Amino acid sequence: MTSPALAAIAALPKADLKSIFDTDPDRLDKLVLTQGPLRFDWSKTHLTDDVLAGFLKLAEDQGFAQQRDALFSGFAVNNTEGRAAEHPAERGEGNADSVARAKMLHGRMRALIDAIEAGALGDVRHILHIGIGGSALGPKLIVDALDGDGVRYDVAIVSNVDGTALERAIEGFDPHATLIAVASKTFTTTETMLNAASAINWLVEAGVEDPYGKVIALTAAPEKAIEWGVDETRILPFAESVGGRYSLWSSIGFPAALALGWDAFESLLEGAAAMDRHFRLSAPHENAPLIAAFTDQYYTGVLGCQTRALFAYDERLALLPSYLQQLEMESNGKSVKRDGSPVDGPTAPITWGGVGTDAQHAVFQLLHQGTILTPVEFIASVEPGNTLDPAHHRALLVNCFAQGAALMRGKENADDPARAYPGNRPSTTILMDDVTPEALGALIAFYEHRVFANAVLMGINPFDQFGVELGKEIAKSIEANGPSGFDPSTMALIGLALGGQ
Ligand SMILES: O=P(O)(O)OC[C@H]1O[C@H](O)[C@H](O)[C@@H](O)[C@@H]1O
Repeated sequence: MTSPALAAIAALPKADLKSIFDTDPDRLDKLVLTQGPLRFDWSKTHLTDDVLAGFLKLAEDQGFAQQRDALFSGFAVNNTEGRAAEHPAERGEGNADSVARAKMLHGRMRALIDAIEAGALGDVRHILHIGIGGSALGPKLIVDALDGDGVRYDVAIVSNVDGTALERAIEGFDPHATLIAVASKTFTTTETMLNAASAINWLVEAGVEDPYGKVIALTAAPEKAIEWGVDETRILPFAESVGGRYSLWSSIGFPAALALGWDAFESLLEGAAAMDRHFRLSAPHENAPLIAAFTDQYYTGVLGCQTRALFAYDERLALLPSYLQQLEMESNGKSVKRDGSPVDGPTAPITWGGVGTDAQHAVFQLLHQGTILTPVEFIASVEPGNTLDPAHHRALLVNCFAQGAALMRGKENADDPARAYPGNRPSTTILMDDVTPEALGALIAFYEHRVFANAVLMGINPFDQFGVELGKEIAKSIEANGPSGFDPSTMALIGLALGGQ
């Protein structure tokens, strides 16, 4: 069952992308939007004037403008948990008190970074950041994307509870010159606390004099960090109203700010703030996150596409797909609306992807000739991230643009169906001027607001994630009570792999 507004859009004539520029020659003017360092091109999607009008009406019916105001004003938009979602305040946008608090906490983070640089924590050459989910994916993406030449430290970001991850990360690290950042909003997450304890043991075994003195805690629960043994002067708090998967702008971004330098971190925040202002102040018909959400709703809600794919045609953005998987799937993978009633149709599609050109030689077959329609997003940068022969970057971009054209255009082959391409397959292209801190900040903030815009259009709350709890509860119960009371399959697995525990 689909909402009446989506049903009306579904009843509109469907465009054929193969001839869409003939029937609608002004598409490029209508469907390309440049916002700061980012250029969005939706002209190769099925958005037509009528489809857009339908979605603009849906946005109005759903109270888009009011809900957007509520987000920026610090209202408790996360209704199931009764709290605000104040990631924009970290960038200086939103409720004045929250902005002031975020600035003060950033000041504290900067002071600690200056102290570390001045040698207050001894010789520091390696940063071991321990966190999981939102406390790992953001910093990991930023450090990987921007580390270029400027990095002064080796950074390892460990999330998996599998000891192999930690063991590999510290191989080659000198325990006497390693700073440990324990990143956890709640400071209770089992994986993180176990990894943090093992990291401390590693320092103890190496004879480091004051192991806890090498720990920085990044958390919204400072009292828990104190209990665990971190001195208050080395705790960098952030606000409870900043969601885990929206937290890279807060002290969770510490390893990025330390490794890349404060100026780079500040530029990241400024780029995101510019996107906040664009999202908050632009009219719906020229609002990048909202238009992107229209394409998402068209493909998932109207055409029933179950996945969406994004390919970064830039090695610096290799981790973007996994970052966006959490942002999109954990936010909008829901079955009930804000009021608890069941949703009218599909919610978030499965986000997946990889890097171009590698993915072309691995998964693009399905995109071109498979039976499952998958909207594709290409992300590329005009400037290269390397100093090699410009032929590399040229080939990268040529491939990216060729794929979008091929998906749209297709190719007939009356003699041999196996060699025919149906075409009419949609893609969006996001072209960045360069992968700078500012552009990356804007890009990530664009995705955050797109997730929010999608949630508004579907009437769901994107800021809770109760779906991740049940598995954790069961794991805790197995740890506490042993293997009893489960189904035969689970009991057999526990018996075989854990024995008598
Ligand atoms: O930062 P923490 O409290 O350790 O939480 C880490 C992560 O675990 C949770 O299970 C959630 O799914 C994530 O949204 C969160 O980012």
